[in-house]
Amino acid sequence: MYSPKTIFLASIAGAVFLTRIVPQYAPFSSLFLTFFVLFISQFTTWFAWACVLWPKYFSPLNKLPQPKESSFLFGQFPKISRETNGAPMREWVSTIPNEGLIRYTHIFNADRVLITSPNALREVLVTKNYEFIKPPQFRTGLGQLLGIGVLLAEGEEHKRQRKLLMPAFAFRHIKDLYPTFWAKAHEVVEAMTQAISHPKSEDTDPAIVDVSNWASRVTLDIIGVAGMGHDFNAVQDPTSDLNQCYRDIFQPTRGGQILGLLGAFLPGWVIQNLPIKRTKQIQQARKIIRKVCFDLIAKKRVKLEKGESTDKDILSVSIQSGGFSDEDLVNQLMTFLAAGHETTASAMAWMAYTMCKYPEVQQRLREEIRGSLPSIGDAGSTVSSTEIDNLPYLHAVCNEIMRAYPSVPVTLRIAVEDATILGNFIPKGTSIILSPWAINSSKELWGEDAKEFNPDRWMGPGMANTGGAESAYSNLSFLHGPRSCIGKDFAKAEFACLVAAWVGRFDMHFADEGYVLDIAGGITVKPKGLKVRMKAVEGW
Ligand code: HEM
Repeated sequence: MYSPKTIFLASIAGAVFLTRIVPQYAPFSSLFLTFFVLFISQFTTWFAWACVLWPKYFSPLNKLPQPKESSFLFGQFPKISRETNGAPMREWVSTIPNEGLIRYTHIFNADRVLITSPNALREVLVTKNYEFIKPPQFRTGLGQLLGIGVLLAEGEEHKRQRKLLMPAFAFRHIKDLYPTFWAKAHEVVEAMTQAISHPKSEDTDPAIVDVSNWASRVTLDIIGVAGMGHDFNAVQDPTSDLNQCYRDIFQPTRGGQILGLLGAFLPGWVIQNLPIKRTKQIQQARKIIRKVCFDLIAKKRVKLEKGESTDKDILSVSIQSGGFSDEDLVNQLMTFLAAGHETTASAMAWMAYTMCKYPEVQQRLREEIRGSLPSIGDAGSTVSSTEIDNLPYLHAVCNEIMRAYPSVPVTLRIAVEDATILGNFIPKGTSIILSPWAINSSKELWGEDAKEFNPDRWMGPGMANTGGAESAYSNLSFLHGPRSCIGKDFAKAEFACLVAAWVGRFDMHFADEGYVLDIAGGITVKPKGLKVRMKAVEGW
C-alpha cells in the first residue's frame, strides 16, 4: 500500500537512481536535495488523496457511526494521545449509538474501526481470526524484546507454535503450579513485612510501599520458576540485570512514545538504529534477555538429556515437544518473560488500588481468606487449586479487578486483505481496534453499573463464571479464540494466590488520602504514582 514509509523508501531509491545512474535527468546533483524534492512531491500527492479525498469522500467506512468532533488532519489522534490508553474508546462505546462497529480516524486520517459487539468480536477473534493480523510494526518493535514467539507469529507458524505450547498451559498442569505460586507469595509477603518494619533512612516511611515494584519482582520470579524452572530471585535482589532491564524498558517514556509514532512512517530498521538513548537501552536489554534465555535452555537440555528432570515447566514441555530449535525456544522464553510478568504485575497494582479505594471489600476478602486458607506466615504451608478456587469472594474480587481494570486496555489488528465484519466492507490495511477496557465496561453488555467496581456481580447462583453478562465476549481481558491469552489459567491462578497472600497479610490504605486515579502505561497500564500505606495484620 502507498504510505509515507513506501514514499520514503521510493524517494531514497529514486534519488540514488537519478543522481548516480542517470544524473542528466536529476533535478539536482545533490543526493539529499533530489531525495527531498521526490519525497515532498510524492508526499503532497499522497497527502491530498489519503488525508482529504479518501477519508472524507471515498472510504467505504464513512457510513459507520463515528465521533462528532475530529481534527482536520489528525482525526482523533489528539484526543487519544491526551487521554489514558483506551479511555476514548470506552467513552465512544457508551456514547455513540452503533451496531457493532465505530469508525474513527487517526494521524493523517487513517481509518480505524473499533469493535463493540459480541458478534463483531466473534468474527474478528474467532471465525476470521487469521484475516486480522497483528500490525507488522509490532513484529519489528516488540519483536526485538520478545522474539518472534507465539505472541508475534502469524498464520500457519502461529498455529504450529500454539499447538506445541498448549499442553504446558492445560489446566491439569496449571493446577500443579498452585503450590509454586503460594511459595513465592509467601516469600514476597515475608520480604515486604520485613521491609515495612525497617526504616531505610530517617526521612522515608517504610510503611509506604511502591506496590508496582514488588508486584513486578514477584511476577518475574513466578514466570521464572513456573515457566522455566529457574528462580531469578528478584524478590530478594531487585538489582539483578534482568529485573533492571524490564523495569527500564517497560517504564513508559517520551522516547518510547516518539519511537512508536515514528514506526508508522519509517522502516523498522531505521527506528532500531536511531542514535538515541531509548534504542540503545532496548538493544542492551535484548542482549541481556537473550543471554539469560540461552543459558536457561542450555542448562535445561543438559538436565533433560541426563534424564534428571521430570519438570513440568513451560520450557521443559516445549523442549520435549521436539518442535522447537534453540533459537525458537529463545523466542518463546523472551515472549513468556515479557507477556507473563508485566500483565500480572499490572493486575496486582490494580488490586492494591481497588483494595485502598474500597476498604469494605478489602475487609470482607481478608475475613474469607483468613477463615479458609492456611496462614501465609507458615513457611511450610501450601494450598491446592481446589482450596483457592473454592473461595467465592476471592474469585469474585479477582474477576472484578480484571474486568474493571484490564491490564491490556487496547490491542490492535490489521485487515490483511479486503474483508467484511458484520457484512460491512473493511478495506485491506484498515486498523481494527479491540478494547478490553471499553468492552468490559459497556453498559450494553454489563448493565447500568458497568463502570462501577462491584465484586458482588460475580456472586450468587450462576454468576461465578459470567458476572451476569450474557455473552462470553463481554469480557475481553484475555481476548478470545485462537489468539487469546495462552497464559489465562496460569495468570488467574497466580493472581488469586498473590491476592490471597497479600490481602490476607496486609491492611492497605492510600498513602496520600486524596489520591486521584491517573493511569500510566503503554501496552499494559497501572495507577500512576500509586503509593500504599501497608500494615501487617497480626494473626495470619
Ligand atoms: C493478568 C494477566 C494477563 C493478562 C490480562 C493477559 C492478557 C493478554 C491479552 C489481552 C493477550 C492478547 C494480546 C493480543 O493478541 O493483542 C494475551 C496474549 C498472550 N499472553 Fe497473556 N495475559 C496475562 C498473563 C499472561 C501470562 C501469565 C502468560 C504466560 C505465562 C501470558 C502469555 C501470553 C501469550 C504467549 C500471548 C500470545 C498468545 C497468542 O498470540 O497465541 N499472559 N494476553
